[in-house]
Amino acid sequence: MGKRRSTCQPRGGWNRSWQRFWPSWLTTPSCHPCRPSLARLDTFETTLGPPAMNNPSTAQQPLCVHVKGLAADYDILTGQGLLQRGAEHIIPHMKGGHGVIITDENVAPLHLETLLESFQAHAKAHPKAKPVRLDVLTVPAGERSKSLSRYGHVMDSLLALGIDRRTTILALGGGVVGDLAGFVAATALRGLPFIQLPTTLLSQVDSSVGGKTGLNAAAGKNLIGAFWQPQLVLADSDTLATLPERELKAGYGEIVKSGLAGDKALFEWCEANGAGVVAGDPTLLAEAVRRTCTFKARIVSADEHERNETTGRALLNLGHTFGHAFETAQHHEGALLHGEAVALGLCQAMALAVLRGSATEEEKQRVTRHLAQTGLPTTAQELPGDHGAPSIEVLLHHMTRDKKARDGKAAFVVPHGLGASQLERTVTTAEIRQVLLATGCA
Ligand SMILES: NC(=O)c1ccc[n+]([C@@H]2O[C@H](COP(=O)([O-])OP(=O)(O)OC[C@H]3O[C@@H](n4cnc5c(N)ncnc54)[C@H](O)[C@@H]3O)[C@@H](O)[C@H]2O)c1
Ligand SMILES: O=C(O)C(=O)C[C@@H](O)[C@H](O)[C@H](O)COP(=O)(O)O
Ligand SMILES: [Zn+2]
Repeated sequence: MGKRRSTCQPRGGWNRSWQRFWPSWLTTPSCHPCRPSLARLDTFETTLGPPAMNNPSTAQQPLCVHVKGLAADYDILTGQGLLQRGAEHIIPHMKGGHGVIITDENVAPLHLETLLESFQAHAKAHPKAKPVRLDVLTVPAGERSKSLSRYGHVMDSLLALGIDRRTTILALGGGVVGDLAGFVAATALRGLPFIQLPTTLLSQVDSSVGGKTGLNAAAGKNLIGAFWQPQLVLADSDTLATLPERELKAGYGEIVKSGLAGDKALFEWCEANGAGVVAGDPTLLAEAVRRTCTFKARIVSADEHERNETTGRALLNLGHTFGHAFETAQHHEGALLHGEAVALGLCQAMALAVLRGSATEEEKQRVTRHLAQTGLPTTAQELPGDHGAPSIEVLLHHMTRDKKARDGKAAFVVPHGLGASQLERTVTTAEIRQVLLATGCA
């Protein structure tokens, strides 16, 4: 396993660190120095050729999960070395000879070179192939990049590249990059081909799959967005080796969510293996990604656009009416990670279920104990951030703005035991208050 970083802060100045990532094979790139208001842009050229999937020296077969739906019909490939062989997987999905990689300033120095070098290797192996031009737009790391202003900067930079409808957008990064780049892909020229290259545990098990893309608004989390399915998800497990431990744990929160929402065997697997997953065991991480993607692919394939009112895709929102309210109360600044907010939200959803008689106190304690053991917050007092726990009134307000709300009334995915759940619209304000009080809010 590679060296795990304890912080997400980029190391060194941008220009200095970036120069290391201009491999000698690149044709002279036109690099624009980082401008504060624009996404960073770099341009590379390589060649477009046939896939090298059958080359025995490079073909370590990845695991494949398929997503099916109306607009969705694509593979999720998971395994090691996928970025290293990125071009051979990506090129067959590129309609034209132009791709734009959208990434962030933490991920670029760690994993961009590997991806770019795969195009170089591919070009060398197919010297007569049509050239591929790759541009790179780099955004600041963190939740703040899921904003209308950052979207505007990225869109301006993208349009300035002279894109056309065959330009492929490649999201290299976590859920923030994926949601932002996906929304850019959905809206630029009314829709561009899109490929997800997730590099966090959260994005490999959840956000890269299913086509939800979007931005945060002052009024709430992900309130601006579109369903826009990728053509391919390439989840390289090697990238998880550089992920900070806190981010790994946050991603684990979504795995537990998936188990509780609709896959009891996954929840039980988590109880048995969660400690190893959050410790970064590569075999367990790979198994967690495979199991969770299989579950999500099934749910999304059956209800791609979240139309099923009670038992469809909405179940993936378990813990999110609570969690999103906490994130919104912290103004989406990223002090509280999404997966941490979800973990607290799961405890609150279990408390709500006990109150409404659909889960037992023992089941609630089982979930809370497991999340606490894996280092995730289970009460509002444990939440990171300078603002302290938000007030109950503020949280109640944000819950009524959630996308699932109707006529100003919040909706909640309520667990029914462990491994089953249902969207419910009859939860009273008194019940929510009681749950918030019991989990450390005032
Ligand atoms: N679209 C969906 O279905 C969906 C599902 C779940 C969550 N989300 C969204 O995803 C976002 C959270 O995603 P996230 O947890 O991936 O956060 P993120 O994208 O902010 O990534 C977390 C941090 O890790 C860094 N990072 C990424 N990959 C790395 C690597 N391999 N090594 C080292 N550092 C790395 C990033 O720069 C960032 O600082 C939230 O905005 C959430 O709303 C969307
Ligand atoms: O894919 C889905 O559907 C989910 O609900 C997955 C969630 O983990 C994710 O956080 C999603 O963005 C939340 O749903 P939203 O519709 O409120 O954005
Ligand atoms: Zn989520």
